[in-house]
Amino acid sequence: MLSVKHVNKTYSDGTHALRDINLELPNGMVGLLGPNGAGKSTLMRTLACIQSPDSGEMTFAGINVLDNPMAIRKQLGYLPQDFGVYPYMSCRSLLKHMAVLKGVNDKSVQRQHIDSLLELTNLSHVADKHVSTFSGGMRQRFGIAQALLGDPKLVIMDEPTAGLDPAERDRLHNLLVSISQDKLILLSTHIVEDVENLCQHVTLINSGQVVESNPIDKLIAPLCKNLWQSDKPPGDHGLLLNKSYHHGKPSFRFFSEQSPHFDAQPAEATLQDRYFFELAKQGTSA
Ligand SMILES: Nc1ncnc2c1ncn2[C@@H]1O[C@H](COP(=O)(O)OP(=O)(O)OP(=O)(O)O)[C@@H](O)[C@H]1O
Repeated sequence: MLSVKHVNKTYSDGTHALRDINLELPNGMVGLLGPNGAGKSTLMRTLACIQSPDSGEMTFAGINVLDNPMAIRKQLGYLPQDFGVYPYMSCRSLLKHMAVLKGVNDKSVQRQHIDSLLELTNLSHVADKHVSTFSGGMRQRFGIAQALLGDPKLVIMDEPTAGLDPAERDRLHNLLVSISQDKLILLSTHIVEDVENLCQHVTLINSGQVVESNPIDKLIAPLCKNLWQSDKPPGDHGLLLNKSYHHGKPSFRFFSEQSPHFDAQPAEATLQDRYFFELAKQGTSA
């Protein structure tokens, strides 16, 4: 269980990126959803002890994160949104180096652990290649492998599927689900479908504030029976959530407490609808 109480963060230019964040997150897969600039990366960096909040408290498994950053780092795996510069080292050597920093010192344990992570992330065949020569997708998989070093109990992943092709994305999903039993995996992504498929619990964040943090069924409950789909826009008869295309034809989804017009069909509410509902309420939807 991760507990966050009254966390605030203002950057030196005055941007108030986190505003009184309060969260209780259970073990398992947890999704963090919000539009660009909502504060997701700031929250993740703060939880990963990369930057400090201005105020507030965070505890994981009973350990105070701010008072014991070293103890938390031993339990933590972090995949940042951007790794920045990659050193001119082979994938295996870099993982060995990082394993030592994570406290995995025993040579045979280390070798087995790294071999299994290379296999899980489909990097065994390029283990001796320099990471700086990796493609975008290979770098992302390397990032995932390093985040899982030392079997962390809190895994924080900022956009883990960015740059992965569909097969690798499926592979990562299987991997995350298979390891999530005894961990808290906090996942931030713009792909709402991924969060809907993988996570039991979702935190919606916007403008640095938590909109709601709940199991998915509770999040979408307010939309049930009030969600409609049509090939025509709702006009004044509903709140337009989303216009998308199927085989080039437009499809509108909207919220209305009554049937908005004769050919609108009732639709089953999804997490994506709830996400667009929050944006539409604020007048920021597409
Ligand atoms: N180092 C920084 N200095 C000043 N402002 C920053 C800094 N980092 C982030 N911000 C600002 O803080 C706010 C939250 O940014 P953050 O990167 O946490 O959002 P995000 O939800 O991760 O966005 P995205 O989905 O686009 O990655 C934004 O207004 C951003 O411009």
